Amino acid sequence: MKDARKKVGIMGGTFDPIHCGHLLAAEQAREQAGLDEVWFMPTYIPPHKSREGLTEAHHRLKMVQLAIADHESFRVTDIELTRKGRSYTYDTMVQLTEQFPDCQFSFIIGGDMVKILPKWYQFSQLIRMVRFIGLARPGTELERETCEYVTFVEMPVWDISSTLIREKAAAGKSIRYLVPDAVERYIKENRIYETFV
Ligand SMILES: Nc1ncnc2c1ncn2[C@@H]1O[C@H](COP(=O)(O)OP(=O)(O)OP(=O)(O)O)[C@@H](O)[C@H]1O
Ligand SMILES: O=C(O)c1ccc[n+]([C@@H]2O[C@H](COP(=O)([O-])O)[C@@H](O)[C@H]2O)c1
Repeated sequence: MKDARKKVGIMGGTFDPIHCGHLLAAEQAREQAGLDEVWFMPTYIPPHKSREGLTEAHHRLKMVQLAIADHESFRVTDIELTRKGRSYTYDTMVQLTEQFPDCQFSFIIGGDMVKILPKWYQFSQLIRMVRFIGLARPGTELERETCEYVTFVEMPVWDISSTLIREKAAAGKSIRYLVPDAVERYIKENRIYETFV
């Protein structure tokens, strides 16, 4: 029998700031994996990253809201920001599956992340609860064959990161087309990345 639940892909990230690579990835995952919606989910404290000077949560959330405003199937959830503490995906997925029984969740991750997935908190329970959608370079056959809990979708490689955006913004260089216009304006108006951290 066909599963009637809504297919939702969660795109988790620090989003400091959200950039066009995230949006491209989410859109490719949405289409290729046949998702009804993608929910962007900013982390409160990223589990495996220690970065001094993480931008305040309300700014990171606002930039995500601005970036996705014109996409009819993109949403944002502040579940991890509200919960606070370290944002372990397992804890979040337990909460989300309880709160939204009419949704079938998968979790979208960059291809580079697939290797370190087994190190994630409560990994064996997590993969029983949620499928992963891995963004792979076209032609990465090896990964496809070796990972039973990840469905790979192809994504044109775009070497852009939030670190690059922070670096450029702090140096007064252009970030146009690397982030959506509204995000660029927000960064300037609120003087968010004036020093590089
Ligand atoms: N250019 C990109 N193409 C595809 N996926 C990406 C890209 N940049 C980030 N991602 C993926 O988006 C998710 C969230 O990433 P995150 O918010 O940490 O951004 P980031 O650009 O990697 O940040 P930072 O440079 O601060 O480490 C991760 O799964 C990551 O692998
Ligand atoms: O739960 C974990 O152990 C875990 C370890 C590393 C990353 N994650 C999640 O993966 C998403 C992307 O992480 P990051 O560090 O690239 O921003 C984000 O939602 C994190 O909470 C989760």
